[in-house]
Amino acid sequence: MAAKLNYRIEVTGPTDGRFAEILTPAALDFVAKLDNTFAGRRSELLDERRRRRERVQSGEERLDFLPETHRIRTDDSWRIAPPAPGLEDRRVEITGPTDRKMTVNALNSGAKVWLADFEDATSPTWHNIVDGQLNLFDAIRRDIDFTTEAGKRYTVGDDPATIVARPRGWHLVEKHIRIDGRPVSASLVDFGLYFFHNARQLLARGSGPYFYLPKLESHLEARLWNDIFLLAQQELGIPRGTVRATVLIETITAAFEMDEILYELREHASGLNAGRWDYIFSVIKNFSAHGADFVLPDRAQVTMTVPFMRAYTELLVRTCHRRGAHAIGGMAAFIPSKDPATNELALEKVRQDKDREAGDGFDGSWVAHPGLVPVCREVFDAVLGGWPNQLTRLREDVEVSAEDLLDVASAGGEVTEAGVRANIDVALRYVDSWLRGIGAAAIHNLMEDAATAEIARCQIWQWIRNGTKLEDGTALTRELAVEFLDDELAKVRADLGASARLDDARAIFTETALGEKLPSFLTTGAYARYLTDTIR
Ligand SMILES: CC(=O)SCCNC(=O)CCNC(=O)[C@H](O)C(C)(C)COP(=O)(O)OP(=O)(O)OC[C@H]1O[C@@H](n2cnc3c(N)ncnc32)[C@H](O)[C@@H]1OP(=O)(O)O
Ligand SMILES: O=CC(=O)O
Ligand SMILES: [Mg+2]
Repeated sequence: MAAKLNYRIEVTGPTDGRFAEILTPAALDFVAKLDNTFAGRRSELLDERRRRRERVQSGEERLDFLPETHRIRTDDSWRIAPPAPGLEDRRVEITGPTDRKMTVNALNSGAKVWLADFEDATSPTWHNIVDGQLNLFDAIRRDIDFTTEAGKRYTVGDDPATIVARPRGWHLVEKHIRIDGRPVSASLVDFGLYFFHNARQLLARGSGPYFYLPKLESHLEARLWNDIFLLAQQELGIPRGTVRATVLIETITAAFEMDEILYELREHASGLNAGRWDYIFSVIKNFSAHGADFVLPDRAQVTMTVPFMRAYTELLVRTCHRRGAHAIGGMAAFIPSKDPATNELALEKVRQDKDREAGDGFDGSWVAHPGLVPVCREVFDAVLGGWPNQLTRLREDVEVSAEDLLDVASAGGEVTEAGVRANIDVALRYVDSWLRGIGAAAIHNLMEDAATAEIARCQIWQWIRNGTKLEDGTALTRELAVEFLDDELAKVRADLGASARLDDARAIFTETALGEKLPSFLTTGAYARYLTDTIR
């Protein structure tokens, strides 16, 4: 570790009990060093995100493949690093929050990889963030077994999934850690603490420090991550090229820069993932005021087979395999149910989704629940045969133009009153859950998380903004949306009871779906206002 720099580190959240094992002076120093080196670039890139979105929203810029990186896209000679130990075969990946029980269950789920999530599936309370780090710390050291008060034993088995941690995105801060009075980037906190405590342990155990990188909007953000990896490896004396990162292509702007993102990270890259929910959110957000051709129908009708979504996923597979990178599929929202008929339908829906992905050349895919691991495995086993992946399927037949990626109208479909009400209902229920510290929730038999909630509130904003007509010809106005909101709120209140945080959920919904301007993220304002260190 380099000599201590001259900065003031304050931790304003609780540090008692075992939290002190994570928040050690050396670990905080490491985070502070990352922050000190990279905070300026992060904030410039966030400014550039904002400027670019304004240009796209106003029609001044039409998204396209970048002329200045043409050489990188057309140069056939470069490849990313070979797969690291534990990441050769990624046919089934389970995702989920990092609480203790879910950690053990995910490791034992039979999936090849566990995406240990500090992003979409985690409500970033101080407790969740530090406790999550602690659970990962223990899991990596195989010291996480426990027994519940009811006597149920949780113990990690012999063939646990490879851990790939997903830090929070660049847009978020961790306000419980301040350096020279400023809250630190949440990405650097999650990455830094995990890397500092675990990188050497993971290497000693034949694995490595592996990451999923969420919500990137450009290759320059990938370059920033690469520089962070270089510094982190150097600081801990770990060989350059040890880190592996899988980047989520989940913004419309990143879809135009897949090659460039892999190129920036090439020493540390291991693949791209088709993060469909944030991708849909990003499409709505960027084109929210672009008129009827960019208005998406009811969420349930925006499937992965509508042409503009298919174009994005096929381009992802083609780009990855040309560069030796794994292409990982996304999350079907259907989850197992105790009702046999609903369960059968959910399994069938997931099977169809994984069938499409495996057929298109993906090397593996995501599931949200241990009960879905077998179906995903079966589908990929059938396609992969004895191989660990299908990197050799180059998909040279795929040709995707900027027009294909931007052909939002190809989704077709309609906006219905039921669809509007469903978005309001899900947004209220999800935000209530998030405010109570639960970042992924089963709502009406679907997995909902931060990304799907963003879609719900953004669609309402877009439909109002465009005066979108419902099935009976009525235009959705703000007044009508408020009427539906009052109605749905009453129903949700009757269902969830008095302990729910529905007044706060209503306030957040009103601000992020019904305001004059469309806020970039639901979570940033809600975090600053509501997720204080008192929430455990
Ligand atoms: C857009 C995106 O980014 S997708 C990725 C982010 N989203 C996610 O990761 C969602 C992950 N999934 C989940 O959080 C959960 O599956 C939910 C909230 C959707 C449903 O959870 P529950 O209602 O608890 O499901 P259910 O009651 O059927 O769980 C049964 C068991 O499976 C476990 N389980 C369920 N999902 C998971 C998971 N993803 N990882 C590990 N264990 C899990 C539960 O802990 C429970 O364990 P137990 O029997 O020991 O008590
Ligand atoms: O992170 C995944 C997504 O779909 O969003
Ligand atoms: Mg996402």
